[in-house]
Amino acid sequence: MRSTDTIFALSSGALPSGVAVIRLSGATAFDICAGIAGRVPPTRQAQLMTLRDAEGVAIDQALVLAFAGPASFTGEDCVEFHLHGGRAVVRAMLDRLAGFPETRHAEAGEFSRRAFENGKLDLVEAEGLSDIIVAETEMQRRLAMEQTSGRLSGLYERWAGALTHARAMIEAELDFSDEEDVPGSVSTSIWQSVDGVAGEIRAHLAGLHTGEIIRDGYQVVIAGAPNAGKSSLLNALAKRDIAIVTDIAGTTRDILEVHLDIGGYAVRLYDTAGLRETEDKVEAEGVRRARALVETADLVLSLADMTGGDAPEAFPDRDCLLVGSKSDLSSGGDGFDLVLSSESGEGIDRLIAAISDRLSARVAGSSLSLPVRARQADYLRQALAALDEAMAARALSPELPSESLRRAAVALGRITGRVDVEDLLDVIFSSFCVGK
Ligand SMILES: Nc1nc2c(ncn2[C@@H]2O[C@H](COP(=O)(O)OP(=O)(O)OP(=O)(O)O)[C@@H](O)[C@H]2O)c(=O)[nH]1
Ligand SMILES: [K+]
Ligand SMILES: [Mg+2]
Repeated sequence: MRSTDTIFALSSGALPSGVAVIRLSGATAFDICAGIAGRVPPTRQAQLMTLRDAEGVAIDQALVLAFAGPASFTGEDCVEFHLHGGRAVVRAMLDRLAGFPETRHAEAGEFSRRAFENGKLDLVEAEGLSDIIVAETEMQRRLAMEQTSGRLSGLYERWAGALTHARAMIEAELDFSDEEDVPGSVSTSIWQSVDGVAGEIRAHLAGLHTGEIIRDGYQVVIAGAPNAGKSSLLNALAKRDIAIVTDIAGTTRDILEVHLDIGGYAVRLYDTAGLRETEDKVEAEGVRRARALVETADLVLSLADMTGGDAPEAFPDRDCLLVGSKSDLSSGGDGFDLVLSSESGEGIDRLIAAISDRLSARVAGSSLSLPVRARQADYLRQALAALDEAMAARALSPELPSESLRRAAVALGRITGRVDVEDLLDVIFSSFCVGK
């Protein structure tokens, strides 16, 4: 495997499709294009060309687009072939491309990795790009756009720049501290700016869970006694028959998950085993898992069957909605936030609105400049710890804070990949799609 090979992959989606885009990138991309299409079209101008196999037999008629490096996605010479999206067409073209020397199929994320290595994207932008591709809801898309747009990277670079400046000023003060004409107040304003950066990083980090809720989904767990109607509710909200429903208490054991889009936000809804003491080993394990999941839920729907007069279980330290079920069979409702029937559909819209309200309250007022990945948060925490050290050491010695400031700036630089992150690249880019 060589990083100088010319690489290719199907970059568009599942086949068959109206059009399939095969992307080619590397030093020999234009030679290969000339070999297959007869010539290279003028760069950045789509031309309809006949693509031929090694014997000169036509494979397909395709739009061909050439981008000369460095003005391309990867920074290398790139060619896009927009073929008809038939499986045999695409296979014939991929086989044809593989037949050229030093050419191979791209690995997951390899186009983006080359773009990163050639300075076309930083790591935050690259991660945002990978999030755009998997975004399913409007808010996931907007969050990903915030990252690919460079706005988030700009924030990290501004902080790193301020810290580097502060360090330079502190070192200058050290060098000139014997001389009379260095104003002592420089140091005061510098430390104010360091403190300001630390405050901004702290506030930014506080948005991590909001970022995770938007990117990974708001976790809503349906919990309650056996036969409360949890699985029926999951099916009603998903509008699909996903969970097994019977009148036997203890039907559900495993955790079931569905993805919903509520008001543009990704919601992960979970059905769980009915909560009760039981001798049954399998069911007891289900109950244990249900309780563990409740512990991490953003919102618990605590469900109770109103026909039996059951009270819903309260989960004191969790955001919780008390929901009365089977309203088609009972006219009760005291002690519940809302009542519904999965059978008749009554109250389901009210529940969706209530989930939406809780979710909005949770993310309300937040900008989309949020950390969304553990990787980003780890470096932010490192930077913050180094800044705290710098500020604590300020009174002790003039040299110590400078080193801590350097480490803080390095930690910030690693978020965007401006500072060496070689060891991380395999991990980051291998999670991308092939063809991206
Ligand atoms: N009439 C009526 N029956 C319901 C409603 N919701 C659930 N049921 C019935 O109640 C019984 C239990 O429903 P499930 O959805 O399996 O309840 P559960 O809470 O998932 O039960 P476990 O998985 O055993 O804990 C089934 O017979 C359902 O048909 C409802 O809104 N109205
Ligand atoms: K049941
Ligand atoms: Mg169930």
